[in-house]
Amino acid sequence: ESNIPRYHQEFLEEGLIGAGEFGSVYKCINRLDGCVYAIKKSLKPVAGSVSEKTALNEVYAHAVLGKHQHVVRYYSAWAENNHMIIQNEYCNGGSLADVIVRNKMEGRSFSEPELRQLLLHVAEGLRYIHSMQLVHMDIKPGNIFITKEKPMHSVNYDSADDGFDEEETVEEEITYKIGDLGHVTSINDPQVEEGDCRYLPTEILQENFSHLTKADIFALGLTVYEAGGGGELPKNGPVWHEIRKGNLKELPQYGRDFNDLLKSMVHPNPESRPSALSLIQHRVLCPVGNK
Ligand SMILES: Cn1cc(CCO)c2c3c(c(-c4ccccc4Cl)cc21)C(=O)NC3=O
Repeated sequence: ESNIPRYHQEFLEEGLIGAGEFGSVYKCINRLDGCVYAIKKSLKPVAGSVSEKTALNEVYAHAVLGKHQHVVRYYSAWAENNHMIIQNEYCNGGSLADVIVRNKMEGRSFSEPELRQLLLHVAEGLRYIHSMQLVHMDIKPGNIFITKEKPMHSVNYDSADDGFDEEETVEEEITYKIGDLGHVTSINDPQVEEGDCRYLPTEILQENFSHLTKADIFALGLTVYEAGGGGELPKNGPVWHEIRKGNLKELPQYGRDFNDLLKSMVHPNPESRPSALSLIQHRVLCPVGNK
């Protein structure tokens, strides 16, 4: 562990953006490059403990999962005055969990095209993670972060006015990114640390790790279902078991095909759930296919 106080030397701390038993996350500006980063500070785990494995898992996973537009980017990690510190890409749009809470308060919900975009982005991120022979194992709204970008200001030449007229309203581009790689493990040598039980499929509870990629698909299905207004997911009890039997409530504001796709993602048999790749190619998600 270095005893040089790198954190305060290299970063200006703007504010706390999250806190939990995992540690605290701050929005920071790097004094050198002027860019904003999300930095998580957690107590340095006891050497050899499970939490040390998780902490190292997270850094190993980020190191392997270099750059992908649907996976939160990792920049650096170090130990400092008894803390583990990880510096990640800052996503300026909050998490999907924040959006679900706000939608509930405002009585709003995702349109079907918006829900399809969410499903497609996260499926793209999962396809990449699975292609690296890794699985995430904690997909849920709180671990999906949002980046909102206004496209570079485009002015177009409008001959009618003989001059440049500015675009009136420029829609923000939304990108969903998979974050929190603390539960990532290898498909081939799985050391499964169970994720949030609200999104956990039965086979994982039964320690059947033969189709780990489909556990991510199951969790993604429930994540999209919740974003679509399916309501708060239970941690246990009769409704928890109903869902694990494949009985998902219809989401009336979305089409039959979309509801059927979500049902297939939470199928009790992991082999019957679509892979991330087949999701991306699914006609319900391919905008072209919908014409
Ligand atoms: C609570 N919280 C809020 C945010 C900002 C969303 O607008 C956030 C981020 C991250 C993380 C994060 C999660 C897990 C591990 C490390 C980090 Cl930095 C946590 C975040 C992260 O890696 N990138 C973030 O933007």
